[in-house]
Amino acid sequence: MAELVRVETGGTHPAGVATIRLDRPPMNALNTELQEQLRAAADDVSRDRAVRAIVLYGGEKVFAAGADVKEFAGQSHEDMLRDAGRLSSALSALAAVPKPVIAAVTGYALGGGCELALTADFRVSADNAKWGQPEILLGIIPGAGGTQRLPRLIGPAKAKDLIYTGRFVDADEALAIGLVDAVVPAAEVYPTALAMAAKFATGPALALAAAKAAVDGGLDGDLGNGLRLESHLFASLFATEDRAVGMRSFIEHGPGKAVFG
Ligand SMILES: CCCCCCCCCCCCC[C@H](O)CC(=O)SCCNC(=O)CCNC(=O)[C@H](O)C(C)(C)COP(=O)(O)OP(=O)(O)OC[C@H]1O[C@@H](n2cnc3c(N)ncnc32)[C@H](O)[C@@H]1OP(=O)(O)O
Repeated sequence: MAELVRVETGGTHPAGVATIRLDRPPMNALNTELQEQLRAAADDVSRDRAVRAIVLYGGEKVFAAGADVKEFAGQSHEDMLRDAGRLSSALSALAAVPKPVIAAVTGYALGGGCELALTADFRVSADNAKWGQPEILLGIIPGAGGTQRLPRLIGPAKAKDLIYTGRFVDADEALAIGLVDAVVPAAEVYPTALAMAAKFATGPALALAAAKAAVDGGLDGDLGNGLRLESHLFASLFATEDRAVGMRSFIEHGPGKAVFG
């Protein structure tokens, strides 16, 4: 079986940082095998306590040009009735990784590729990258969370613009509409994402996991439910060693000096 997805740690990686690297030239088209390997990689980095932050990366040329249209073209309505939920739940597994995830995007993030990047907490884009949800040009709609995560990130009007038209947006527009968080020269995308991940990797792991759960979990409910979720998670952290370390450090050394295990 070809290795289409690799989890990379150690070597030149900053401590506590893992890279989930897609490797299916020429466009990292997301076929079924890659999707399953990506799900396995998400499980691996979730379980590995040595991994504190993750970079999602497709390589120097492209992030992902979407689902494998050549594989898709051969699938029937019945196939998709069976598989559509699998695709969406697979990406939700990635979105639920209880650690900071940064998508490092070069070349293209289109269709399922954009949806994959939307599962991350942050997106670093190459200045020459193109983003979009061109499914409408194929007579379909985004089917791996794009109609749900995109409006939550950039608002319904801009999300409808991208989904209704299928147009590509360049990095500058993606930054302006809030789709991406940083735009850098292509050669700096991966180092920038690694540096962001390295900072998170030194933070309090349980508090970072709680922060992600509170923000993401609160998005789906009303304010009351979100506040109750926040209160529960806030209180739970008072039982952690990180909380003791953080507050003791503040008292003894002042703000921002804590070193978390
Ligand atoms: C935790 C577990 C996670 C599990 C992962 C699950 C992920 C979800 C995956 C399924 C998602 C389904 C729902 C999704 O919303 C549906 C889609 O994504 S539909 C596809 C959307 N994408 C597109 O429409 C883009 C299509 N491609 C292009 O527009 C262009 O190729 C390009 C990207 C703009 C590049 O153009 P060029 O530079 O001119 O290059 P070429 O066009 O010549 O392409 C080179 C080569 O690559 C092949 N290719 C490109 N894109 C795809 C693709 N999406 N699928 C298959 N193959 C693709 C192209 O055919 C060429 O091949 P060659 O001719 O050289 O053999």
